[in-house]
Amino acid sequence: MSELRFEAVTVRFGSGRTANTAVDAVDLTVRPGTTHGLVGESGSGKSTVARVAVGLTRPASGRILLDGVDITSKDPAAKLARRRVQMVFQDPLSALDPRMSVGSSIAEGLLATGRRHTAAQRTDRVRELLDLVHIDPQRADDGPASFSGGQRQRITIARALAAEPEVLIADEITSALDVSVQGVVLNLLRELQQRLDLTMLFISHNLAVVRYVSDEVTVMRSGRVVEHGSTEAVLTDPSDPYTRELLRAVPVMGRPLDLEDA
Ligand SMILES: Nc1ncnc2c1ncn2[C@@H]1O[C@H](COP(=O)(O)OP(=O)(O)OP(=O)(O)O)[C@@H](O)[C@H]1O
Repeated sequence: MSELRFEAVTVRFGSGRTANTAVDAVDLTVRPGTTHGLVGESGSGKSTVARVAVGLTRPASGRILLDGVDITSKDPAAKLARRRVQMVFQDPLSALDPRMSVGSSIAEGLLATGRRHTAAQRTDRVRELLDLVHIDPQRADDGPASFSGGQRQRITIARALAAEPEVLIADEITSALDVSVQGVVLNLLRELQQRLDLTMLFISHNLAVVRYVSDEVTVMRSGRVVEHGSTEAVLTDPSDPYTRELLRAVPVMGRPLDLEDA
């Protein structure tokens, strides 16, 4: 199991007068085999934290360590280590190429393992991955349009898992889904984490959802960490006024969310 650690990570967009510090000296540790929830209002810097971890954005300063290897460095070892961190995005429809079968999309994820696969090995692995996310492997040749939103999100999870990640970053992955299928995706994540010993950074503005999946929670505001602790401590007895404000805005947080049967 792997640890993902952000050390004083700062990300800026633009320069001069228009410069915007989206992430400001953020420290955050996702402990091995746990789920760490990242919450905060829109624009607080959550997605930027995710994007910098997978190399989609470069930090102005700071380090991101995967088991001690700085994955933001330009070193070849860092590039290899970065493949072990995979991300799933909010909108499964735009994440999947409509012209490709879902099997081919998942097979693309295999490239990140750096290993060569024969056509037969690829087919077998794609079937295995579809099965892992509870999609009928016989449907590997179907296009994304023939699946429901929840199924499509499970397919993007399968594609991320094809890369054999140690760390999975989920950025608002249930936000575009009907409430009725959000629970299915969240339960799948919990199941996969245990089966595959994954370390997870789970980003959501939905505090009820975060509470359901996370062991620890970090709260961000205007690019900074304002609070961190165990999920129960942060979401039932927050010490920061901003966290209290966030909780007030989401009344459902008074009660634990029951998604077991969703
Ligand atoms: N590519 C970019 N270019 C310029 N500014 C950006 C870029 N990406 C993000 N920002 C800015 O960085 C700040 C943090 O944005 P970010 O998307 O990380 O926040 P967020 O908490 O994930 O918000 P949301 O919940 O709405 O996705 C915002 O001020 C945003 O406008």
